[in-house]
Amino acid sequence: MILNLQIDLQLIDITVEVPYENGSLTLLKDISLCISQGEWISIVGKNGSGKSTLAQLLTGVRKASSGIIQRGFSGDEPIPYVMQQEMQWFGETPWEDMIFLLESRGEDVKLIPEIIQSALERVGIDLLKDRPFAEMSGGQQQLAAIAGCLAARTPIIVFDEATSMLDSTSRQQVLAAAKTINQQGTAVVWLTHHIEDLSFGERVIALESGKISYDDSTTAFFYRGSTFDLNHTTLIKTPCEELGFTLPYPIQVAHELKLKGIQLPTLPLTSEQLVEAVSYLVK
Ligand SMILES: Nc1ncnc2c1ncn2[C@@H]1O[C@H](COP(=O)(O)OP(=O)(O)OP(=O)(O)O)[C@@H](O)[C@H]1O
Repeated sequence: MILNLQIDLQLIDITVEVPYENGSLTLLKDISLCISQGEWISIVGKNGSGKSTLAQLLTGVRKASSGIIQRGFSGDEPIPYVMQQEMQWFGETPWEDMIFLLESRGEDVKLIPEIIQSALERVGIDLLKDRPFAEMSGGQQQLAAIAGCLAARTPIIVFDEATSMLDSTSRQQVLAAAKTINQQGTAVVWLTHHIEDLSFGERVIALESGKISYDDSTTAFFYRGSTFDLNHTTLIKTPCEELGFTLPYPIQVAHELKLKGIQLPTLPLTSEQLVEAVSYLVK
C-alpha cells in the first residue's frame, strides 16, 4: 500500500456529470477540499445536495468527470464506505471478513486472531463474530465495519447517512465506535442531514446544489454572524440557518441567553456542554 502520511487527501476542482436526457446533468461542481490525517469532517446538506455523490467519489465508487484527486495519506486501498444498507463484505461473517481484510493487508497471520478479537470487543460485538451478516441488524453491521477498520488501522472511513435508520441506542453505539477509531488516528468523513451529529467533529462542510457553500469550524457553523434585534427577529442568520436547518436546542438556548445579555464562557454544541457552561456562571 502506498501511504504518504504527510500529504492531505485533496480534491481539486472536481466536477461530476452524468448523461441526462439529451445532454448531461451536473451532480457536483468545482469541489475543492483537503482532508488531513486523523480529522473528523461532517458533510451536511439537504436531500439531493450531492452528499452521496461526494461519498462515492471519495471512496472510489464513482469517477470525476474533471478535476484532480490526490489520495495522500489515504493511500491506494479502497476506502471503507459505511452506509444504511447494502454494505459490501468479503466474507459471510465478521470473523471471515476481517481475516480476509487483514491477510490482504499483509498482517502477520499469527497475530490476526488476537487483533480481530480485540477490535470486536472494543466495539462490543465479539459475541456476533460468527453470525452471518444477513442475520445482523443494520447497527450491528455498521459496528462490524468499524471493527474491521479498527483492526486494519485504515487511514480513513466514510459514513454516508449511516445512522439514519438506527434507534437511538444503536446510533450512540455507532457514533461512539466511530469516535474510537478517530481517536486512534483514522480520519472520519461523516455525511448526514442530522444537524445534531455535527457536534462530533470540529469541521463542517455544507453542500448546496452540488457546490460547497461552507467549509469552516462547527462552532462558527452554529454561531457565526448571529445577531438579533429587540423583537428577537434574526438580523443575520448563522450558516446553519442560512442552509435551511434549525439550530439544535442547546444552541438555541445559548443564543437566547446571549440575547438576554447573558454571555456564556464557552459556546456549547451539546446539552452536556450547555449545562457545564451555565453551571460555571452560577458558581
Ligand atoms: N445517475 C443519476 N442520474 C440523474 N440524476 C442523478 C443521478 N445520480 C444522482 N442524481 C441526482 O443528483 C442529486 C444529488 O444526489 P445525491 O444522492 O448525491 O444527493 P444526497 O445529498 O446524497 O441526497 P440524499 O440526502 O437524499 O441521499 C440528486 O438530485 C439526485 O437525484
